[in-house]
Amino acid sequence: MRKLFKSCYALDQKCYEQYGLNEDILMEHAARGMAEYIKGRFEEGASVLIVSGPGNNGADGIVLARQLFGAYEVHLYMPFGVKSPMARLQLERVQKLGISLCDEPKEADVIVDALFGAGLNRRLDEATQQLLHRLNALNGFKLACDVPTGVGSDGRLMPFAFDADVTITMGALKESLYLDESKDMVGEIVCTDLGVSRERYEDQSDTFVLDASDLQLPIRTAASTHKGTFGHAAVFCGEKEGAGIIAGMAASRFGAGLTTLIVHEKVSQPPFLMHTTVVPSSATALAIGMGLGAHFDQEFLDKYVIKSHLPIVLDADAFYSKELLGILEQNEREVVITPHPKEFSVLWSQINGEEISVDEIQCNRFEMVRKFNARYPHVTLLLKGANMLIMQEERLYINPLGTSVLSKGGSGDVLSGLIAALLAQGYTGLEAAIQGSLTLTLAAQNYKGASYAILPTDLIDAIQYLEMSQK
Ligand SMILES: NC(=O)C1=CN([C@@H]2O[C@H](COP(=O)(O)OP(=O)(O)OC[C@H]3O[C@@H](n4cnc5c(N)ncnc54)[C@H](O)[C@@H]3O)[C@@H](O)[C@H]2O)[C@@H](O)CC1
Ligand SMILES: Nc1ncnc2c1ncn2[C@@H]1O[C@H](COP(=O)(O)OP(=O)(O)O)[C@@H](O)[C@H]1O
Repeated sequence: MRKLFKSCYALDQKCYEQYGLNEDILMEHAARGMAEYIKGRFEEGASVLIVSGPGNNGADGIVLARQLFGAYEVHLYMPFGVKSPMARLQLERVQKLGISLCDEPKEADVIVDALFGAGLNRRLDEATQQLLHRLNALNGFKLACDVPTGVGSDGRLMPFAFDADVTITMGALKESLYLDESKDMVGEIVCTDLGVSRERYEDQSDTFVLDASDLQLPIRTAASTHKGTFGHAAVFCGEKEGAGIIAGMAASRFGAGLTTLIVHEKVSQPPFLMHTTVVPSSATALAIGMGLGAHFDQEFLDKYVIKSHLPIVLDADAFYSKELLGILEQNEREVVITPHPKEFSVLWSQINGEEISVDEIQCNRFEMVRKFNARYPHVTLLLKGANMLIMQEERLYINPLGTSVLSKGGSGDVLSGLIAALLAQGYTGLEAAIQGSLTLTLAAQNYKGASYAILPTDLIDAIQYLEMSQK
């Protein structure tokens, strides 16, 4: 798990004021981070085109040119000249070294984008957009310095960006690199230090990026156990019974000792799942909403869901029910909600009476999750998307490990089942959401079939091998 920051400005200031460093030192290290990455992947003599802008992002690029010059074939292109004092100083230095500027961008083994970084404060003009189109059309390996040009400080594209294979980001990870909109642009994200260790550079943060190493599976260690030791997940099956069945299968696969489908009428469930028309007294967690429709009457929901004290996952159709959303007010209960952006828009309108479009939510994912959390801090919200956001009690976690393999009906039902299984086994809502989400995304990464071919049952099957892939 790594810390995430909205901006690194205050962290740079700490380096100057507390540690006695200066911009020159930080920049030297920023460039060293990029140089080391290039040296690790490309033989000496490879060609490197560095496109530098007028500010300090450009200055990082100029320093990189100096550090690589001699060992690599360096081409430095500076279409907008220099503006910042550091960029001017760095340019004077490379000129003394004998590096001359080239007139236009040209094909190279490595293309480095150091046009604009954290200082981008307005939409790119036509000339810059055209330049980016040219750079993106080049075949070389694409490396972005700090933040790909065109990704704004909130992660939105202005209006599009350098299409990086890797972003070497300076000092600490930034939120802008983790908005869904920028996910295709940033490529792999590598953080380099700026002359002090990451621990000393970073401050306190309430926002974290999850890693595969954060996965903690419900591995069974005790020997004297029985099925009751591992909880009982009760999954509601609604009008579209398949959704509940998928969630139930995932719950059973993820270790719930017993899983029961709560049904209105007989469903064709797999033999290892039980079904009843009432919630069993031994149930230890509930999951409701997947394919629910208007299947159960209000009296039934009131008795078995709303008045229950069991930990609960709310998904899908649950967000259309004002009565079920009353559960958000239940402070003493473990409540996990897993809306995708459209469902979040419905939820928001139900709880606030405020209409907010899916696009607005997607552009402001961090802000929306924080706003929800301010009102319901005890509820664990998992906002689905290319990067899932999970928040409870002012702590926000990002899971960037998902892939487009998951963009298929049923993936979310699997997730609800995974979370229900962990709640049934006694995990807190936050732990269940984090571990369920990690499990879903790592199972998807382990899937060996074609990117378009996965079925929810493949995901459920892949879960059984995660323990081995962890070793
Ligand atoms: N302490 C520091 O200042 C450090 C800075 N570093 C580097 O410096 C970068 C930040 O430098 P700056 O603050 O100078 O910012 P940038 O170099 O990202 O851009 C600032 C310049 O671009 C102009 N600009 C902004 N948006 C524009 C647009 N859409 N079209 C045209 N011009 C635009 C601004 O007016 C300004 O002149 C970081 O991303 C990082 O790469 C690192 O070297 C680490 C230390
Ligand atoms: N491109 C993607 N990258 C990463 N994760 C994705 C992507 N597309 C979908 N997912 C994940 O897959 C799941 C889909 O959930 P959802 O849309 O509710 O599916 P359903 O309701 O059909 O089961 C979510 O957890 C989401 O974060």
